[in-house]
Amino acid sequence: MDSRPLVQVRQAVKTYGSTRALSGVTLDVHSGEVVGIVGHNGAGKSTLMRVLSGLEGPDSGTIEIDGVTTPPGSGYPGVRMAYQEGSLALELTVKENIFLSSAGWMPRWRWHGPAAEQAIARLSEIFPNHSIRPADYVDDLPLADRQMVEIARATITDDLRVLILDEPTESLSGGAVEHLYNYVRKVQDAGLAIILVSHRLKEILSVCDRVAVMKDGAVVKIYPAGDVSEQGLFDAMGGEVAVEEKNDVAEKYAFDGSRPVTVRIPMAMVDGRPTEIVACEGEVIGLAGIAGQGQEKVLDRLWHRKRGDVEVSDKCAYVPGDRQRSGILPIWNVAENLSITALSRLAKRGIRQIDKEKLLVAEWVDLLNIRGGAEAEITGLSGGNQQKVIVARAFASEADTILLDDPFRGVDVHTKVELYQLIRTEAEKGRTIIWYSSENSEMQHCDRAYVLRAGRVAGELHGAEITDERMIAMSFAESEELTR
Ligand SMILES: Nc1ncnc2c1ncn2[C@@H]1O[C@H](COP(=O)(O)OP(=O)(O)OP(=O)(O)O)[C@@H](O)[C@H]1O
Repeated sequence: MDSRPLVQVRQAVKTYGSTRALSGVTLDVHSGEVVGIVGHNGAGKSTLMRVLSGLEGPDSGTIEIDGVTTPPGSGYPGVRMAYQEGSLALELTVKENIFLSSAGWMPRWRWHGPAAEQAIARLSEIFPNHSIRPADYVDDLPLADRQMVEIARATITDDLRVLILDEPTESLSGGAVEHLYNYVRKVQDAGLAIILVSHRLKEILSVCDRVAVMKDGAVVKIYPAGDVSEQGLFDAMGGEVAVEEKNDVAEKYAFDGSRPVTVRIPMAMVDGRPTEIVACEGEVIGLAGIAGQGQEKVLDRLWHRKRGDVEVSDKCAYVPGDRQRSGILPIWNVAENLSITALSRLAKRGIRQIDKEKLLVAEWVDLLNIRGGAEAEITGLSGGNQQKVIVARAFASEADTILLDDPFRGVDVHTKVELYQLIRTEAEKGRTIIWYSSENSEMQHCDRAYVLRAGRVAGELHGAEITDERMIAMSFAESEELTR
């Protein structure tokens, strides 16, 4: 490792209005090193990354990257970032996006061919199993594919020295995560400095050389990855809740099947037998399996009810994981975003009850620790805090069925534990929860889980049976129909 750090941050401060997003960060990153950044939602991680990429300058303090202290307009030379919220133009194709971010060195004429070649070469290098085509419109791609393009785009440049990955795996499936980290190790060996921001502490500990813990806008601890455990990181972030034991919840609440059916979705035949997904009042049902096997289509059928072939209550609420496209209402503040679904329930003879609305918002802001508060502009919130508002909006409604489409992307570990408990409490009140998660381990909080494969039901697991091993085994089941 070089003795002189490639990246040197000293006492960096950044404020937005009255919010002190960075309150004096000091950090070094060396060439050939992977440094992890962890911390609660709103701790300042993305702000630090934006400052490091030169997208925004600090109010005070210094940043030096590869000897450069004042970046030119395009940011620090050699520093590229894959953004948490995605930076791709949705209405353009994959190759057009690649061209736009490589305009400095890509030919200005006849660039379609080179841009397409670069896109495919890099996507295939990082994610060998991808099925993305250069002419695909980004808006038509599933979230996981968009994330892959975002990552590939960041690495396509001729002078990469520092690669910043801001929550890169939140929407990737297990296989793609593994491929990404293989690529990270490869470029690390080639001498790049990599900064990895993630809430997935296991991934951080397995990939990084050192881990920096951020709290309230500062780096409060830095550990060699081999010297700290998940619990240690959790504690350093300022944790109050212990990491939950696997299967704890599912075993405690094993379902007896005596309650009324509230949701029924006919599914395709498997081995000559009709199959369906059924949920009862008070049940938490998981839609498991490898990402992209039809789980989101099931939620879409329940939410839009276009074909009239599903049974589900009209009082349905939906929590999207893709908050940029279908989640936040950007011109409204937190309170308005949160209470919109509850207005009619809280109104009295058609007249809004402002006090009740305020109380409801205050309760949710407090319960989920939404940093920024009720009056903040939603777009000024950190990614994880925006996601909490969308979750709160669904649970604050009067819906009796809640559809969760990978809802906790970017939410920090402590809040996730609170949310798992919330789901359980709401189910006990009689709500039905249908939950898709790209994180297999989350399915262990369900009463039952249907494992989907190629749009079909490959199997059903109950309570303590919902383990990683069983879900993976079912995902690769050798049923003739499923392997076709
Ligand atoms: N453009 C902005 N305008 C106003 N406030 C902002 C802006 N960007 C960030 N903030 C505030 O700065 C603080 C730090 O936000 P940041 O996005 O850096 O957190 P984070 O650690 O990345 O969180 P997450 O884990 O949720 O992504 C938050 O309180 C956030 O509301």
